[in-house]
Amino acid sequence: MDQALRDLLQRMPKAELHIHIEGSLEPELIFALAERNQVKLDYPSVEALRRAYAFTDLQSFLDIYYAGASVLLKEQDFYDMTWAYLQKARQDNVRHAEIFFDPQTHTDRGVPFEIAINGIHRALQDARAQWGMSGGLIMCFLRHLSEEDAFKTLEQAMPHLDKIIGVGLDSSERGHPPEKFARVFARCGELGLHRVAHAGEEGPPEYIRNALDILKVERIDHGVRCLEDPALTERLAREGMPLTVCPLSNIKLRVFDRNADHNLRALLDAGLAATVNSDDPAYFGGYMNDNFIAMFEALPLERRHAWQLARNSFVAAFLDEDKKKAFVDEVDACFA
Ligand code: HPA
Ligand SMILES: [Zn+2]
Repeated sequence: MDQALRDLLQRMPKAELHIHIEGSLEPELIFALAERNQVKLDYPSVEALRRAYAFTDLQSFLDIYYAGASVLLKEQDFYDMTWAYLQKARQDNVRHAEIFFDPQTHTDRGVPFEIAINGIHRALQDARAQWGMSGGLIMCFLRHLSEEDAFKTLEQAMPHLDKIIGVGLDSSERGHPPEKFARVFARCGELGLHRVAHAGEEGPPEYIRNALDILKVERIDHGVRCLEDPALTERLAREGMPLTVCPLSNIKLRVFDRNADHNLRALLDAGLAATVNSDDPAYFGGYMNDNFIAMFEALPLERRHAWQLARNSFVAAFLDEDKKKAFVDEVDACFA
């Protein structure tokens, strides 16, 4: 890739729409928080922990990811984690970030819902006040738990709905299809929350279809397996349904073997509204621009694709039309 394209990838304005904030917890911060909170870790050092990041599939990652989150106890811990992510995002010229968090990962350990949400929300407010970075919080339900548990989580969220723009569905995909959460997503729709779901990362195209038809989602998180089903691909393209693709995640979790095998270019060629995102950057080897650069180095992607991806990220964001247009104009100006 030439230097001009690399510079453009770095400096183009972009939105991040698929980042699990607990997945931004770097090993150094895990150790610092463990010490601050007197939490015992199963790993003797930062290096030993990093060495354990050799994943074979989604579940092998989730086991370590939930263990890493065990050091988060106080509101300040959630603030520090989020602030560290926002600083990285700012360096990558992320102008708007829609951040997932997993309340059940914390409430199930006895950490109150409000401790987690207030710490994360305060960091987002500070980024807005200090840098003009915009953002929002998307509360994810853990799909390996029951729909009843999801309803309990929604109940806890009720006093905080002003801090949440939407709900999502994450954790172990296979065996936990979207329809398991039909009723809780319907309720979230009545509450005026945006709806997204992980689908078609490890799960089959049918999960993507059911996320659309049953959960009424407005974006598909990952969705890369859609290409196995031409009729579904055609539908996603026709509806302009955004896919929040996470390239380095897909490589680390063995959805594709190598960067050069990723289907990002094929998704764009199929007319899909793909975006690039980091998923769990502390675990998968990179933040936003690392993901862009890895794909542009490995695949036949050009300047026009960078423009398309930056544009798609704002079009797919949960922003009002005026704000979207202002960001899209900024993207166009960057490529003029
Ligand atoms: O990539 C992911 N997939 C499903 N659940 C997750 N929770 C954090 N990251 C992920
Ligand atoms: Zn994800």
